[in-house]
This record gives sequence, C-alpha cells and structure tokens, in this order.
Amino acid sequence: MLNERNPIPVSEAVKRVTGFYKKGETEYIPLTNAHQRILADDLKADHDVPPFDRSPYDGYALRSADTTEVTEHNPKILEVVGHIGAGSVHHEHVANNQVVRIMTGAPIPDGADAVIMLEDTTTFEQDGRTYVTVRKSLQHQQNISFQGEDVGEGSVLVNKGTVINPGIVALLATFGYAQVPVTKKPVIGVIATGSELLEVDQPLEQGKIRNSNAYMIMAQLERAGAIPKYYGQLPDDLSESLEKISEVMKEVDFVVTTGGVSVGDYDLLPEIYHQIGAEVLFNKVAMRPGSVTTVAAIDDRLLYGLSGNPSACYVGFELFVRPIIDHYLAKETIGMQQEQAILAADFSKANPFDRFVRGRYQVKNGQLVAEPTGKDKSNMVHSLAKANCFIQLPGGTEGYKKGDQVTIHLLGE
Ligand SMILES: Nc1nc2c(c(=O)[nH]1)N[C@H]1C(S)=C(S)[C@@H](COP(=O)(O)OP(=O)(O)OC[C@H]3O[C@@H](n4cnc5c(N)ncnc54)[C@H](O)[C@@H]3O)O[C@H]1N2
Ligand code: MOO
Ligand SMILES: [Mg+2]
Repeated sequence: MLNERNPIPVSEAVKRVTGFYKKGETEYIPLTNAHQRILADDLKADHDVPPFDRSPYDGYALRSADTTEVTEHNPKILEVVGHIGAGSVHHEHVANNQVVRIMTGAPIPDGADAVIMLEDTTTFEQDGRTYVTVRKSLQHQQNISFQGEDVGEGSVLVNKGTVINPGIVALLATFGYAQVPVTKKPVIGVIATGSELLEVDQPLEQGKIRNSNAYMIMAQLERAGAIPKYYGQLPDDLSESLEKISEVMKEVDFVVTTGGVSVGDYDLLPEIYHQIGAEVLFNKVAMRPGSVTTVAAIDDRLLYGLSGNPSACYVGFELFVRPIIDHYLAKETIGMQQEQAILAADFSKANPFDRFVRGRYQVKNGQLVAEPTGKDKSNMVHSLAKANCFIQLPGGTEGYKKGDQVTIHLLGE
C-alpha cells in the first residue's frame, strides 16, 4: 500500500492500467445479436458478389449485335423467347434476334450480352408469339451488373477488432454468417460504498443521498461494451466491505467500486486493499476531477476505486476503465477518440492539474466547437447529462479563453 499520495500524470496512470490487460475469448453468437459487438475474425469474402452476372434493370436481355444501326427512327423487332424474374434462371441459349424478358436481379441468360430497359421498348403479340420493338442500340456488356463487381472472392472486407455496424451486419448476412465470431464481453462487478447512500426507490432522509454512481457506472460499462454485474451498496463498515469485495473479486473479470478512496475516516478502500493484499498501482492522478482515482491489482485482476464524487467517478471511468475494456474486446482503437476543437467559452479557473471538463461539442461552420456543459466541480452531477466529450485543459496556466484550440476526448454516444 502506498502511504503517501504522489500524483502521477494521466498518461502514466493509463500505462500502468493497460499493463494488466487481458483479451477476451472468441464466442459465436446469432447474427441478429451481432450489432455493436466486436468482430473477432477478419471478415473475408468466400465468393464473388454478385455471384453471377445479373440485370440491373427490368427490361429485355438481348444480343447487342442485333441492335447495331437501331435508332428511334429505325426500330427493330425481336422475338421474346423467355421470361425470368429474380431468383429464376433461363436455361436455353439466346439466339440471334431473340430476347428474354428479364427483371432486376435475374441472371443474364447465356447468349445475351446486354439489357435494354423496358422504357425503350414496346411489346406486341402476333400469331401466338410475343415480340418486342427496340428503339435503341446497345453496346456489348451494356447494362449488366457483373459477377464480383461489388466484392471479389478472397478480399478481406472488415478487419477483426471492428465494431459491427448495420453495414457489417449486411456483409455478414451476405457471406452466410448465421453465427458470428465476436469477442466475449468482460463481466465487471460494480459496488457502491457509503453509509449515506439510499437506493433509487427510497425516499430522501436527512443527511442521505441517492446512489447515482452505481447506475451511471453500469450505463458507462454498457456503452463501453462490457457486462455490468451490480452487487449493491455497502455501508462504511470495514469487515462487511472486506468480505463482500473479496467475494466479488472471485466472480468477475474486474471490479469497480465508487466512494471511500480519499483520506476521510470512513474512506475504507485503502485499508481494504491493504488487507486483501492488493498492490496499489496509483492513488493520485494529476487531473481534475478524479484526482483520487485509485487502481489496485491482485494477481491479474484489477480493482478500480473510483471517486464518490459523481463527475470525478465518471471521468475516472472513461480514462482508466474504458481502455481495459477496449483491450479486452480487442478493439481496433483503444480509449476515447481525440480531436482538436475551439473552446466556445472562457474557462478562468487556474489549476496545477490537467482538467477534463465535461463538455458538448458540435460542428459549427465546418469546425468542431466545444463548450462546458455546466459547473465544473467534481461533486456535481448535472453537467454530466449533456456531455458528449471531455475538454482537456492542461494544468499550469491561468485559465483558457474562448477561441483557444483544445483537445477534446469523444465519449462516443
Ligand atoms: N482532506 C481531503 N479531502 C478530500 C480530498 C483530499 O485530497 N483531501 N479529496 C477530495 C476529492 S478531490 C474527492 S473527488 C473526494 C473523493 O471522495 P471519496 O472517493 O473518498 O468518496 P466519498 O468520500 O465516499 O464520497 C465523496 C462524495 O461523493 C458522494 N457519493 C459517494 N458515493 C456516491 C454515489 N454512489 N452516488 C452519488 N454520490 C456519491 C458522497 O456522498 C460524498 O459527497 O474527496 C475529497 N475530499
Ligand atoms: O478527485 Mo477530486 O475529483 O479531484 O475532485
Ligand atoms: Mg471520502
């Protein structure tokens, strides 16, 4: 256990955490559940798309050589010898001066090399036979959707580690993935600590507040792609907390607690880490909010001690829990995406530590602009609601001015 609290830079804290990453196993899940999961194998085309030459129009498949010289004023009559919709095949060879009535998506019959659109023809019957008048000349291979023009067999379409979006779902279906290989989600235990906490359905009492952090963390876990497992809230009682946390550690991949990590008389987490023999990786980070964020490890399992203050808890989660989930899921990108933005309002508070201000970014005139979403104290909860990014304001300055360029970390709504 560390007795003294030495603030370390955020980057160093992230590095210490990612040193403990594990990768989840691959599991196979039904395609209907695959949206937003992480692809565990490269998605490779095992056949051409389309798998055969097909018609992109409703019209007639014909031999282009039969239409040389044909114009609006010099139409030509051809005989209709077949009729196919998408899903059907015309098995006979199309000979000179013959056409096959064809619908969008149907395979081009053997012998035909072009398709004329229905609008450029008229049909008539004579002596029990069907004919079509064509009023346009067609080039060899005109109006054909070629085998493999969308996707060629053998190409890698999506790399493993990619978040599955609706477009990827379409590709998975195209290539017959009824079961999709995805990375297993980590199961993360959530415990709230504090004798002041009421559950959400309890009425307010003097000196007490409702536990918002546990529910916030569970939503953050889901957003990050993990499975939250809620173990309820603990009063500030050492032996009860010790027992519960030791038990939970055995059941899940990681544990996140909130509250009790600072230096108060009832901040029990430091003593709990000591008694269960956990190695404290850090207990002070040079940032605001969340400076008290603590991470400890037992063997290969991490125990996150997030602050009790809601905004500090939120920021500590996104900076230090999210990367470990991204690693576990073997995502292509780890942690929050960063962008440059223009600060939309003055931020006058000076601070020796880096600040991660809850902000909202939007695009204005082609430029990312970010604005704080409310009061920036770590014990506040209201400013979290509208936040879609953190505005990073490096420490050691007298504050920032509207118009300054800043780095923002996207929360990925
Ligand atoms: N003497 C010092 N005091 C404090 C320091 C310090 O360095 N020296 N650090 C301050 C900072 S910074 C923070 S952040 C907080 C961290 O507190 P803890 O992580 O120990 O959390 P608690 O003491 O349990 O609670 C703090 C605050 O948050 C409320 N809380 C707790 N749990 C929840 C919950 N689940 N949902 C909603 N709100 C919760 C709790 O009632 C307290 O108001 O310490 C400062 N103090
Ligand atoms: O950890 Mo505290 O949030 O720096 O305010
Ligand atoms: Mg405390």
